[in-house]
Amino acid sequence: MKHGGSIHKRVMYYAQQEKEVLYCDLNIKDTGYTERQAEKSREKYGSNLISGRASDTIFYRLRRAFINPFTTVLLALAVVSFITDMLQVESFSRNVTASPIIFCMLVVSGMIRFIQEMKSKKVADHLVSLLHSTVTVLREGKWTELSSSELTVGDQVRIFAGDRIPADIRLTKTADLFLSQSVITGESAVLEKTSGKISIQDSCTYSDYKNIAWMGSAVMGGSGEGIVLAVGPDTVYGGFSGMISQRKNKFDQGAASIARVLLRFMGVLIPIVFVACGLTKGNWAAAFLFALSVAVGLTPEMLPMVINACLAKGSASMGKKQTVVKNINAMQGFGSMDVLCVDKTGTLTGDIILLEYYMDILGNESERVLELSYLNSLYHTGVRNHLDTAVLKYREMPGLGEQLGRAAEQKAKLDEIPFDYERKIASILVGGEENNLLIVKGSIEEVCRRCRYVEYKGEKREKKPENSSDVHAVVDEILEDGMKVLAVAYKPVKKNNLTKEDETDLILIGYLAFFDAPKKTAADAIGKLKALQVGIRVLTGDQKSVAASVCHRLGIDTSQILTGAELDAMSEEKQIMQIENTMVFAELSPKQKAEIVETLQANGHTVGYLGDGMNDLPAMVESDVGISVDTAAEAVKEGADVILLKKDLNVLEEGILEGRKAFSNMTKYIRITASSNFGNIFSIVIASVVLPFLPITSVQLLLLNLLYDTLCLVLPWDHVDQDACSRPLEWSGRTLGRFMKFFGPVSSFFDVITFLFLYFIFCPALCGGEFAQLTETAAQTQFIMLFQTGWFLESMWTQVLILHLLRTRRIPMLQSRPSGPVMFVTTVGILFFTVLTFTPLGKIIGMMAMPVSYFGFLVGVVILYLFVVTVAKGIYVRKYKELF
Ligand SMILES: Nc1ncnc2c1ncn2[C@@H]1O[C@H](COP(=O)(O)OP(=O)(O)OP(=O)(O)O)[C@@H](O)[C@H]1O
Ligand SMILES: [Mg+2]
Repeated sequence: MKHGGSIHKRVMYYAQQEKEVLYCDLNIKDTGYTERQAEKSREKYGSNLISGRASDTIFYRLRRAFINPFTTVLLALAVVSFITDMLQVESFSRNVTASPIIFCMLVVSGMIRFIQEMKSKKVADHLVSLLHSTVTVLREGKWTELSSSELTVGDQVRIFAGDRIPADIRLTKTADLFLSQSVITGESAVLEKTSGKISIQDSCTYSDYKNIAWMGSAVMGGSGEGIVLAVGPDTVYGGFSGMISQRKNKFDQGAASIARVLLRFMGVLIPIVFVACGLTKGNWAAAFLFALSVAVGLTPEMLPMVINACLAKGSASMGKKQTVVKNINAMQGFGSMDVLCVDKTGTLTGDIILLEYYMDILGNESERVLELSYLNSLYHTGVRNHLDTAVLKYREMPGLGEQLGRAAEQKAKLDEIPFDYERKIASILVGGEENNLLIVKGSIEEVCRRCRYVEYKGEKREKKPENSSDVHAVVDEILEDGMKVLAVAYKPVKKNNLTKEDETDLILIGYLAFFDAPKKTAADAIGKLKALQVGIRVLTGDQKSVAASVCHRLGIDTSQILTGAELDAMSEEKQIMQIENTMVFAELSPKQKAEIVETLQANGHTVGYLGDGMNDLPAMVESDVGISVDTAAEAVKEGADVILLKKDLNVLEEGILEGRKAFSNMTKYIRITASSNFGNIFSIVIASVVLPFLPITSVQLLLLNLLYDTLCLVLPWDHVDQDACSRPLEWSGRTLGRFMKFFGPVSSFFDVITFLFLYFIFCPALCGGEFAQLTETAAQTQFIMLFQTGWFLESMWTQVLILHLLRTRRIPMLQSRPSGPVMFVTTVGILFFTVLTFTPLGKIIGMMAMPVSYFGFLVGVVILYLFVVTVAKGIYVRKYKELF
């Protein structure tokens, strides 16, 4: 059982009152609320939204774009430089424009972030708008369909089988209303709800609230009406859902842990930079600002945004391929999913099921069996399913149709216990001349277990255990052909209503056999998924022999098939082993489906679950990526993370590829940034310890950071090599560390070469001597500016280059081209910042035009760098068999 949600006081109070009190207190008329009343109530009790969407306002996004560590440090720099400019009038001419420039950087970086965020939001909103659940509400005297988010306390709503309860509701009218509260209690049992008042003790569980329908519950059968008592976060479900979404946030957690690693790393090194600069340069204020800039420059502050953009981009491309991603955090699961659990009907077999045979217990065609099944299906108010639809199709048959119609006229419905996946049977009570008739249809085993007699040619006989093998002989043959078989039984009763105790001592009368053919495309799709290294597991509630037949024909390994009962009989250790090695599971209850998913996860798999039935819901919620289809019941769609517009494994294959692309771009960003930061901070520590001046000014550092961040923002739009998508992508900090330690020092090595060259050869040559020997301030200033510009250029060039080098396993440009936007931003970035050093603007931030000879050196360094990193990459890939 999950904890966290608490029952609202209002719900508790009105559960114990007659409904008239409720009508009176909330001023509800027979015509329901007026729009004005609803508006007022919404102001008073809030909206029916759960995800705490407050964080999604434009204002919030603006604030997040402009107020962050990066902009704060920039602002501090702007203020400090403005004050020093004012005070130090002699350097006024040189520095007066530094603060406006910093201010411009601030605006530019904020705008980039903001635009990016809005783009992601637009994509997410669009996708969510595709899937909006509606509710039937009484407003202004009319029953209307409204979006469930418009619901408010006091609204009168109607619910039907297959619906998901949209709020916490006090029921006022019920007709065989059965709910599954599995989303809240984790139990898959189905409960009947009523509309009378109840009395509550302290020990009451959610199930004891018989007249309350909890938000998020699924309507398994029947219908009802009720008054909304609590909406949005006030509901029990609202209290849970925060936790539910948190659970699916593995990637965010991973990303945060990486950020923490980097921050811890900086926490050690930044103080060293500060102290070293302070001691060697003597200016503690400048040292502090510099250390602060280093900290900001190296913080992976774009991390959340790049991740968001990657996910949004990925879900947008999936949207184009008939896959709607509802929960954007489930995208990571798509990238790393290595096991896909599927149900049978509709996924492996066709969407349309046909009733092929209706027969008595020895296999002869029997219209009486058809008639009883027809009544059962007709009066069944449970969630519509393929089997009932197939039975009802017979009313269109000439001749037979009229006969069935007459039977329905003569026998009216009295009561029912709808189908649920625990009992696996559906019971209907109809009126008759002498006796009322209980008609039961359902899984062979469950029906036969409840039968005491068999009927053959109108003759009732005691069912003997020794005869049961004969009975099965008839069915087994059909099952082996992959047909779905239901048993039909009946019993005359004298009552007018049903309880589960009535479902005993039944008379078995015959069977229904449905043709449920394997899909032609399924075998192909399974092959493709195999090629993508995603293992398929079939989890069905259907019979073992049917599952065996269908799976065998599709080329799924059926050498071992486990049934739910067999699993339950095993010890826990054995279960873990067996589940890992079995491809097909049959005769499962919804709970067992969820348990199998759980075990697979515990075995280290990232598990996807594709299903469309109410019985798939618990497993779907448990899995890393819950996938359903557009045609599934509302409650199931609500529980899924991803909705396929077509139930086809081929659609899923494309979705997985898109997911991996998005995932790959995210990993790329994290790895490259982490290793590049690692290298940079290393170089800066070395430089600030040994140099008598700062290796780079704060503003320059931040400018470099701005360029790199802008670059990273186009990464989500980068191409991904095909081989990078050929297997599930593992997300682990362990390999990140090794990546950082491998490539970071490589770039540090080239930084140090540049330092040495600038300090001992290049600058002395131009300034007329080594730094220590220079006495004039002007010459010293020139030396420093040359050095800083030199390093700025080298650092920028290599940082951009590393992006091109490490984004692919292959040779950049030649074997693997980046996408247009990446190419554009990198080229323009390099050009712009190189040209900047020649302009007056560059001068303002302490840079100067470098002589052409330096660019000669730079090109040499870059070529060498390119060569070394390529070799290093080769070694890395050979050693670890992967780059990302
Ligand atoms: N409408 C119904 N009336 C009576 N019995 C039913 C009905 N629907 C299903 N059953 C019984 O419940 C069993 C399990 O249902 P079902 O086959 O739909 O399970 P499932 O796990 O959804 O299967 P699949 O993997 O094919 O989707 C069936 O084999 C059948 O015996
Ligand atoms: Mg199903």
